[in-house]
Amino acid sequence: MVFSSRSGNQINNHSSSKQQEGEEQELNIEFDFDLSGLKPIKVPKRAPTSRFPLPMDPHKKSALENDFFTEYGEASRYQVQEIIGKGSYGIVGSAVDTHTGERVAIKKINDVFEHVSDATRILREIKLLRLLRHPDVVEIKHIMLPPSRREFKDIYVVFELMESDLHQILLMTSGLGFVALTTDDQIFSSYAANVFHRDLKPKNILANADCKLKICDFGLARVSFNDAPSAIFWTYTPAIDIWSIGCIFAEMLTGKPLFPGKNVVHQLDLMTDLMGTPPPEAISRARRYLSSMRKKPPIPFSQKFPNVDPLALRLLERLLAFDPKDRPSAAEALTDPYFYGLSSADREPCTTPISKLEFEFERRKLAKDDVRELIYREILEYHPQMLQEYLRGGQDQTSFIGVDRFKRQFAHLEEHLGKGEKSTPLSRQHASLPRERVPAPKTDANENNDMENRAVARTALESPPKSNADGSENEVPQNGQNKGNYSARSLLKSASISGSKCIGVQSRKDPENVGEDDQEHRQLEAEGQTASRKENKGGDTETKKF
Ligand SMILES: Nc1ncnc2c1ncn2[C@@H]1O[C@H](COP(=O)(O)OP(=O)(O)OP(=O)(O)O)[C@@H](O)[C@H]1O
Repeated sequence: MVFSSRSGNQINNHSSSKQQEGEEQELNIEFDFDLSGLKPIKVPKRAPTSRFPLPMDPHKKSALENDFFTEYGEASRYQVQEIIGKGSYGIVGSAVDTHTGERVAIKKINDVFEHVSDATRILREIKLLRLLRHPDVVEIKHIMLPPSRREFKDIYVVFELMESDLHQILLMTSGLGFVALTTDDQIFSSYAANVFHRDLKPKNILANADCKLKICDFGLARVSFNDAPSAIFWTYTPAIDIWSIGCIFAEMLTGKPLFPGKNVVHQLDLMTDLMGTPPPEAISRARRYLSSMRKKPPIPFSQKFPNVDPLALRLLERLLAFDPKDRPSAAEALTDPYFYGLSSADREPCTTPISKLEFEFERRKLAKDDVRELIYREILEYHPQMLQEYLRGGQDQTSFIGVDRFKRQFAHLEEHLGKGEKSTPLSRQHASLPRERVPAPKTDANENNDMENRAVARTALESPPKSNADGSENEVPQNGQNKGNYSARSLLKSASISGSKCIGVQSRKDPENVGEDDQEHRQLEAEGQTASRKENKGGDTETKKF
C-alpha cells in the first residue's frame, strides 16, 4: 500500500529555528507559517553537527574512497554517525555514504536466521521494497554484500535517510488540535501493485525535511495477485489498511490517538463507544464479546470531533466502517469530496505489476538455508556483477574485509548509547523507536504495550470470511481525480495515514487466526514466531553487541 501524495506547496517559510538543551541541541524546530495564515507547524529537522555532518569535502571524500575501497572493501564506504532508531529486527543508524556524501540510514539486522519466520519476513520486505519502487515508499539504496554466501548472519540494508516519523510529528504537534504537516495533502493510498501493508501506523510512516511521507516496514505486507487462489490464503483484505488510515486520519485531525485502548477489551469498548455496536454481519471473531455487549448507539462524529471539517468527518466515517466491505477502497477514498480541489495526477503510484514468481517462496515451507539463499540472491540485485557471476554459477564465496570494521562502528555506537545518554532509543521495547532527540512521548510505555492489544481488537472485527478476499478492492486508482484549485482547507489534509496507536498489526497471537488452509496456517504460525521475536527482541538487543 502506498500513499498517493500530491505536490502542493512545500514547507518553505522557515521563519525561525531554535536550539534545545542537552540531547536536543542538534534538533532544529522549524516553524512553518502557511500563507493563508493558518496555524504554524513544527517539523523536527536535524542540523549539521559533528555527529551528523554535511556531505564531505570532495578532497577528503576521495581520499576516503581510495583508502577504504582498497583497504576495507564495501563496508568502509559508509561512516556510521549515530543510532537513530530501533525496531524488533534491528538497529538503524544514520551514516554518510562517503562515495556521494549522501546521508543514509543503515538498518542492521542481526542474527537474521535465528528463526526462519523472521528471515522470511525480512526476505519479503527487501523484495517488496525493491519491486515496489515508489516516491511514497522508503527506498532501499543498497544492501551490503555479506562476507560469506552460506554462513552470513547479519544484513546491512542502506535506505534513504528520513528525518523523522509521523509518530514523532504527531507528538510534537498534538497540542495544536490538528496537524497541518504541510500544505501537501498526502493522503490516501492506492494499491500499487496490489500490495497491502497490514501494519500501517505512524511509526511506519517516515517523514523527511519537506514533510514528505514515506511508508516503511513492509515485513507483514502481502501482495495480492489477481488469481483468486492466492488471495484466499489471507485472512485480511486491503480494507485492513483502510481502517488504519481512518485511525491515523482521526489522529491527524485531533492530535490524539483515536482508540487508545489499554487491552483488547478496552479497545473494543472504545471502538463501540464511538461507533456503536457493529451489525451482526460485521462480527466474526469477537462474536461472543460483542454479542453480549449492551447495545450502544453510535456517537455522531460531529459531536466527538467538534470543529473538524464536516467533509473530513464524512470521509472518516467511511474509512472506519465496522464491516470491511463497507469501507471504500483506496481509489474510492481518493475521489471523496474531501479531496475535491486537490490534484494527484502527478503522483500516480507505480503500476508495474509484481511478478508472482517473486513470491513463490510464500507458498513453500522454507528451511533456513533456503531463506538464506533467497536473501542472498535478493542482495545480489544490488551487486549486478556478482549477480551475473552467480547466475552463471561461478559465484560461491565472497569476502568483504570491511564488514568487521563496520560491525565495530555499530557496536561502538550501541555501547555508547547504552551508557546513560538520555532519551536513547534503546530504552524502549517492542515497537520501533524514534529519533533520540525528539521529546519522549508522555504515554509511550502504555502505547507500546497496547499496540498488540489494539491490533487484536481491531483484527477481531476485521477478519472477514475468506470469501471476502476476492481482491476486488485492489484497483489502481485512475488518473486525474479531484482536479481543481488548492484551498485553505487543504491545510487540514495533512499527510495522514499510518496508524500508530490505532492498529494495523495482524493479530499474531490470536489462536483463532489459524486457518484451515495449510498455507495460511504456516503463515500465521510464522507470524506468531515473528511476534515472539518482537517480544523478546527489545530486551535482547539492548545488551547485544554486533
Ligand atoms: N530510512 C530511515 N530513515 C530514518 N529512520 C529510519 C529509517 N528506517 C527506519 N528508521 C527508524 O528506525 C525505526 C525502526 O525501523 P523499522 O520500523 O524499519 O524496524 P523494524 O525492526 O522493522 O521495526 P518494527 O519493530 O516496527 O517491526 C523506525 O521507527 C524509524 O524511527
